[in-house]
Amino acid sequence: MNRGRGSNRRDRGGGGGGGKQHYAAKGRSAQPTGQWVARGAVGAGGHLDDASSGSGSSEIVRRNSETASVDDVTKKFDDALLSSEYPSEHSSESHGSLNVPPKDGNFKGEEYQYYSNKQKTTSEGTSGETKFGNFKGVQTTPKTEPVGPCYNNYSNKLSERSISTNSRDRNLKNCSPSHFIPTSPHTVGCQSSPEVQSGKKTTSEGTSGETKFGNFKGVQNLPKTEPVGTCHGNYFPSLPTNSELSEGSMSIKPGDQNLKISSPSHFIPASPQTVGCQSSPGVQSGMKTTSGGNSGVTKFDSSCSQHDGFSFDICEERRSSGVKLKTPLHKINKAKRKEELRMQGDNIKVFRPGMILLKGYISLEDQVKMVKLCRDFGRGPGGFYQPGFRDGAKLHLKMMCLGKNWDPEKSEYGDLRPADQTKPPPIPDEFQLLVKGAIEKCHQYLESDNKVLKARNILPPMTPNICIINFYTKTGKLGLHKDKDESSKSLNDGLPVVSFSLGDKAEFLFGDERDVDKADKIELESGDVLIFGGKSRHIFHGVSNILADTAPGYLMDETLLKPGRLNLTFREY
Ligand SMILES: O=C(O)CCC(=O)C(=O)O
Ligand SMILES: [Fe+2]
Repeated sequence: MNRGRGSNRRDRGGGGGGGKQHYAAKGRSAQPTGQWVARGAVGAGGHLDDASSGSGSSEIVRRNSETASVDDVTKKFDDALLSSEYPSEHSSESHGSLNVPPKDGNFKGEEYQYYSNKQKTTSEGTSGETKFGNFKGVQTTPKTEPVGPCYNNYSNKLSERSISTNSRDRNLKNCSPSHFIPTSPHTVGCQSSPEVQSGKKTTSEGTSGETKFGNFKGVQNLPKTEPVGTCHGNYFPSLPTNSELSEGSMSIKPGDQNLKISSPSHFIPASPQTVGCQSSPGVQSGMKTTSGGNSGVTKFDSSCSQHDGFSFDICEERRSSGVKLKTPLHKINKAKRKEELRMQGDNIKVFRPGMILLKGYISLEDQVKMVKLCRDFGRGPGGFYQPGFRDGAKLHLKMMCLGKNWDPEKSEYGDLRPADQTKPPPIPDEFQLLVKGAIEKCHQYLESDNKVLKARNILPPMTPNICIINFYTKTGKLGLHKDKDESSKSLNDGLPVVSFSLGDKAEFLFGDERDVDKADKIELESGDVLIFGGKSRHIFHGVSNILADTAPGYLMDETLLKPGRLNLTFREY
């Protein structure tokens, strides 16, 4: 398979990345970059309780802890750039929902026009005059090849996104002490992408459209599933428990095979067709695909959870009382008010050409459904585990994939997860619809008032056949990296990565270099959708910090999501 590059490894982690110290404010004087453009006050993403109601993402944080309020940035934006180009309001009619009706994405013409909202020129950028109105902005083109001293200094087969502390790395300039681990020198081609259902189906079951909160857009009931069979406890009691594997708590020395939980010998291989709890051989349990057929929604016997290091449960089993409490009315009302506010506010921010944030795009009800779906997936075959690199170093998160498996050891995609031979569940139609809706929302926004003529040239459309789901605890993080293990065509075409955030807020870094000091920082909160495609497809990005206890209370109440953040990134191979 033509990979288009010598190495198609996924460039995660990264120099200056995952180590906590690298995310701390460096105390340098604030740089007058001013390169962001934010639009309007941002409504809170539906936070219900006091703990989460603080900022409501009302500020944008720049590197070096320089903080600019949205209002400041917006003012700059409005005054200097876009006062006439942007509409005064952005309706929320295409607000994301699990039952977003698919539109046909009919894009006309091929003319390539773009606008720039970025005022900074980088040395490596390709400057381009904007074609619209008063724009003085210069568009930059991030490098698409691996850059950064770490990459060059250490190895051309480096893999990042690791938490291990390897003394050998300490000398690396600009590197986190721990972020580079040699990976396999060989590349194995990915198999062809599975067919992706286009996502037009809605479930026939349930009472779709009903919401608890007046203004919520339609909410689709999830396909009903039924638990089947039983599961018998922990089959591998000698393996580390999930809590022992929790991020940051585990020190694994390179080459220490005994500590590698991903050793194939620890796991019962499951055939791709196998359904059921893998922890107990011979016991098929927990799953039955929905009668709807395509969504891939499965339900598991709860006793199957957390049995073998490959099905980490992102939710609590139940409250200690064993009784699920109903969300109190005042919380529901607060959620409703916040939702209304959010829907009224401007909720789209363009950071760069092709990099767009849809604030609070996913309704709370849909967030609840997504978490529940992810939980169910996560406890079955191909479920959540703590990924690691070849030498045993672990990432600071739990991960699972949908559609195709991403293998951090080889930095490549495949149809099965090598460690346990499980096949990732398919991407549910509901997720496909949300992704499609989000991209279309961006296109509508970009084309509204003729800001751009052909939005698809700024942000190419994409039909995901891969989703990587990360679960970060409050100590979770992800070093600066590029997503570059998708096909060379996908990468060259700039097919976007569409990233959904659920649960606690995260500090998200991005920039043109693998250097946290030069990276910009934004907060992503529950319900936000961040898209980076086109010229922004190859940005370095990472998660520096999870902001504990900032998830919407309603979401936590309804799902019993463990403290932390769930992130889903959709891509087309
Ligand atoms: O968690 C996030 O926001 C980013 C995740 C990411 O970059 C990835 O999975 O490649
Ligand atoms: Fe990424």
